Amino acid sequence: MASPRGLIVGAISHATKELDELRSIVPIAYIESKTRSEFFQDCQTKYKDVEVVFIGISSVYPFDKEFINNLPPKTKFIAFHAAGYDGLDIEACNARGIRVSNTPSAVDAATADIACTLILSAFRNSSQAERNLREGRWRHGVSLGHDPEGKTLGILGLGGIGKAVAKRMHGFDMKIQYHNRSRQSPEVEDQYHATYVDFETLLKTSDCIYVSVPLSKATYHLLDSPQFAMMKQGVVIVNTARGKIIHERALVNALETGKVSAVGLDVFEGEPDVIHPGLLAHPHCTLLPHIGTYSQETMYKMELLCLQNFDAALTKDTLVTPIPEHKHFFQK
Ligand SMILES: O=CC(=O)O
Repeated sequence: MASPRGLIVGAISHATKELDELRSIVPIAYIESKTRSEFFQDCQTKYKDVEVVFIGISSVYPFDKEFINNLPPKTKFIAFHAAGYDGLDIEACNARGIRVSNTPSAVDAATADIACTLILSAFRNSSQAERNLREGRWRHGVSLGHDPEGKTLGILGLGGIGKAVAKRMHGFDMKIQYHNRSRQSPEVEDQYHATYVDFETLLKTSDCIYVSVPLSKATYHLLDSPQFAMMKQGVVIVNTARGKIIHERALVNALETGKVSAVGLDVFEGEPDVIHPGLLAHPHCTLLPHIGTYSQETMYKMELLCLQNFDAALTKDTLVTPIPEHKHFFQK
């Protein structure tokens, strides 16, 4: 094979036909390096002509400054296989002039489905009830749940996923309110039956708070003890975004005092290795191992979008879905 111009760090296992098509036009290599240090060496030798790198789940993790600085010298683009790119050092990319794409809209429906699963499970105690049944105790000791119908769902972050959750939970007769840094247009608010409120009002008046903001310096520990103190007694907390947006110890305290009555979490501060024992022990926690996008169809959609970015980068020197910080590079 000619010297590769594209490199897959991770695996493409769903959009394989599309990858083969692209590989028939442009030489693209799969990472073969066994260790991170071997990868760094390979970047200067067999991958030295690589311009575009696909990054998915890989053992050469973390994608920090050291990783970015060791990418092949000609690297101009990264196609990142996730919507949230807090795991990639964007400052280091900026310093090297590398432009990045992510997979925003592809994840919306699947992540919203998991969010709604968690909202319903948290309200109705279905996780506790299932554990009971498996342990041979039928309904004995399972607390009565609550109906979501008529309750207020406060969505923190009405982006693609937040909107998909609003649409679904409106169908369950929940009242939808939201807070965003910038307010959505009246048309969007009408379409999603969503009322805009300020952050404090959302905390004080929601029966369920659903977290759907990206992790950044501004959103790290956005929900901590002072915010829990403002919430309604018995509030339900659901998070499918990133664990570090919620101060987990403060959440466990709030659960233990009854301020928070139930939680539904797909993400954790110390994932995948450390799940707070207070969450594991509490009967009213529905806990999932970060499966928001973990479906056949959505994995395919995400890989396809990565390959579309890959193609655009290699053949047109542009990206289809650049991250918000890099959009201005591609606006004519
Ligand atoms: O967490 C999943 C993603 O960011 O795509």
